[in-house]
Amino acid sequence: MAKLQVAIDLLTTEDAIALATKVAPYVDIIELGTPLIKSEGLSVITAMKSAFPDKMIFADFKTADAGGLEAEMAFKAGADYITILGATGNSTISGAVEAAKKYNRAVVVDTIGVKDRVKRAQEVIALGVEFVELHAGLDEQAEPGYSIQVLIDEASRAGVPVSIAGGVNINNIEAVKNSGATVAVAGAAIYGQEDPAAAAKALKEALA
Ligand SMILES: O=C([C@H](O)CO)[C@H](O)[C@H](O)COP(=O)(O)O
Repeated sequence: MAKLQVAIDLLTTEDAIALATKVAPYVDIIELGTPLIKSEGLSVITAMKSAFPDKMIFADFKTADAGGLEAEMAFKAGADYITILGATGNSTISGAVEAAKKYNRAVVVDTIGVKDRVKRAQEVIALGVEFVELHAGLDEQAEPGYSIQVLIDEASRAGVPVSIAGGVNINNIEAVKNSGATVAVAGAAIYGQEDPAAAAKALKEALA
């Protein structure tokens, strides 16, 4: 069964913990979004792991350089996963993978900005990455003509473990599930709802 990852794109630790408290029963992975980490620093990772020790904590660093160093920072703070940009060089990804081995954690490659996401996903899995995020970021989603269907089609033919992120919601979760993606990432479709717990529960049930 595909896992559900909540992407928390809020800006304070207090708000992030409050949201996670509501949705934790329905999610497998708690993602601390890049804006949240930039706003609050590494302490938000430590606070979230302390509050939810049984959940996988995903630090969305989107690292572009110094992969080993940044991965070590994230893992020491309590993260289970760190994201490294697929657009960066293999040495940055390999550095993070080495740190992940040392701390028994994992690296996820984020394909934001990558032209051929499937090809890059296949390349980086060979470097020891846990899974690859087929990702259209918030700005790309706002561009005219954006459709998550592109990511769903890519997941179907990737042949390696992938997640889908970029507007996953209750209307497309069935297609996301059928694509074979191992993780469905939902941000606004959870934190932007009046009842985030009900939204997360519905997404989780759709993935079952
Ligand atoms: O990673 C994300 C983005 O780059 C800002 O951090 C989002 O969390 C990701 O795109 C999922 O969010 P939704 O598209 O709102 O589901």
